[in-house]
Amino acid sequence: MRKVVLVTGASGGLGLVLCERLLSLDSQVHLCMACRNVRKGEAARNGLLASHADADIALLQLDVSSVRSVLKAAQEFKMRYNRLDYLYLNAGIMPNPKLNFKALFKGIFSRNVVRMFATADGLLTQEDRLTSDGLQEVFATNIFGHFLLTRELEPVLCQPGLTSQLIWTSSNNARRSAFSLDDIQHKKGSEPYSSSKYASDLLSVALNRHYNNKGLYSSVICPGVVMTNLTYGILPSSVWTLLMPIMWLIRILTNTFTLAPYNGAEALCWLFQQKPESLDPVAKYHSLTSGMGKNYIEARKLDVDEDMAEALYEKLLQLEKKMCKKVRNEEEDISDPGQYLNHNDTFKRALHL
Ligand SMILES: NC(=O)C1=CN([C@@H]2O[C@H](COP(=O)(O)OP(=O)(O)OC[C@H]3O[C@@H](n4cnc5c(N)ncnc54)[C@H](OP(=O)(O)O)[C@@H]3O)[C@@H](O)[C@H]2O)C=CC1
Ligand SMILES: CC(C)=CCC[C@@H](C)[C@H]1CC[C@H]2C3=C(CC[C@]12C)[C@@]1(C)CCC(=O)[C@@H](C)[C@@H]1CC3
Repeated sequence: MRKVVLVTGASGGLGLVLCERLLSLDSQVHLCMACRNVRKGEAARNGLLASHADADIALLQLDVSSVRSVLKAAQEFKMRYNRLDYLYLNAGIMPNPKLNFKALFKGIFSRNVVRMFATADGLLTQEDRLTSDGLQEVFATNIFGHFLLTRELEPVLCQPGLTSQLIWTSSNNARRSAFSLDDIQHKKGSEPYSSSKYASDLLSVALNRHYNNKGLYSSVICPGVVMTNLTYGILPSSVWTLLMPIMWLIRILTNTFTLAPYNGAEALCWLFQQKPESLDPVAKYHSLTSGMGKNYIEARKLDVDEDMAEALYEKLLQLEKKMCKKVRNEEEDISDPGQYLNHNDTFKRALHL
C-alpha cells in the first residue's frame, strides 16, 4: 500500500529538504506539502517535480497559527485521503530574535562553550506577538496549531490495523526552566521559542500515552544547528558571511552543527524508515554530523516527567475546546446575518431612533 505523508512548513528550510529526501527514499509515496503561502508552496512543489517527475505531490494551504485555517485544512485533507501514515509537525518560528553578545563573549571563554554553541542557552530572547485568535504566536505556531491538527486528523491517523507516526521538529534549545504550566503560552517571559520546544517534548510523551493503543506513535527530533531562514534571521546577512568560516570550524568541536538542511533532516528521514513500535517514547532523536561530514543519529533521554506532560495535555484539550467553540460561533454569526439586523433594531429601539 502506498504511504501518505503530510509535512507542515514544507515550503522551505528543513521541511522542503525533508520532502526531497522522502521522495528519494520512496518514489511511491503520496506526499502532501502543507504551506501557509500558496505561491511559495507551488514554487517548492515545482522544484521537487523537476527532479521527481512521476511523484505524487499535493499542496495543502495551512497556516498553523490560525485555528480556522487548521480546521479547514484538516477537513480538506480528510476529503482527499482516507489514511495518513506520517505527520511531520515541522513548521516553526522564532520571531524577532535578539542575540545577547555579552553572554556570547563570556561563554566563548568558559568551560561551557561547546554546550552554549549546541543549545544557545542564555544567548537568545524573542519578542512574541498575538495572533488574530488572541494566542501568543510562537505557542500557536510551534505547538497549539499542530496539536489541533493532530486531533482533527485522528480519524485518518488512527485506522484499525494500521500504525502511524507523528514526528515533531523540536530543538536543543528546548529548556524546562523556560516553560511553566501556569503560563503555557509564555505570555510573561522572553524565551517563547525555548518554551514552545520544551512543550513539544512534553506533548509528544503525553500523546504516546493516549494514542499508542490506537496505533499512533509520537517522536521528537532535533536537527542540530541548521542554516535556514530561521537562523539567518538572528543576525544581519553581512555578519553571517563573516561568521560562516567560524561556524564550519565549530563543527569540529560539536557534532550538533549539522549546518546543511540535508544533514539536519537526517533524523526526520531515519524515523520514516523505523517501525514505530520499536521507538523510545521518551527519547529525542538527534541529527548529528561528524567533523568529517558523516551524518548519524543519536537517541537521548528527554528531560520530562509524565505528570507534567499529562497536565500540559489537559490544558491543551481545554484550550482546543474553547478555541473551536469560539471559531464555530463566529462562523454561525457570519452565516446568519439576520441576527445582526435584529441586534441593530434592538439597538436603535433602545436609543429611540
Ligand atoms: N534551523 C535550525 O537550526 C533549527 C530549526 N528547528 C526547527 O525546525 C523547524 C523548521 O525550521 P527551519 O527549516 O529551520 O526554518 P525555516 O524558517 O526555513 O522554515 C520554517 C517553515 O515553517 C513555515 N511556517 C512558519 N510559520 C508558519 C505558519 N504559521 N503556518 C504554516 N507554516 C509556517 C515556513 O513557511 P514560510 O515559507 O511561509 O515562511 C517554513 O516553511 C522549526 O520547527 C524550527 O523550530 C529546530 C532546531 C534547529
Ligand atoms: C560563531 C559565532 C562566533 C557566533 C554565532 C553565535 C550564534 C548566532 C549561534 C550560536 C549558537 C547558535 C544556535 C542557534 C542559532 C545560532 C546560534 C545562536 C539555534 C538557536 C537555532 C535554532 C535552534 O533551535 C537551536 C537548536 C539552535 C541552538 C544554537
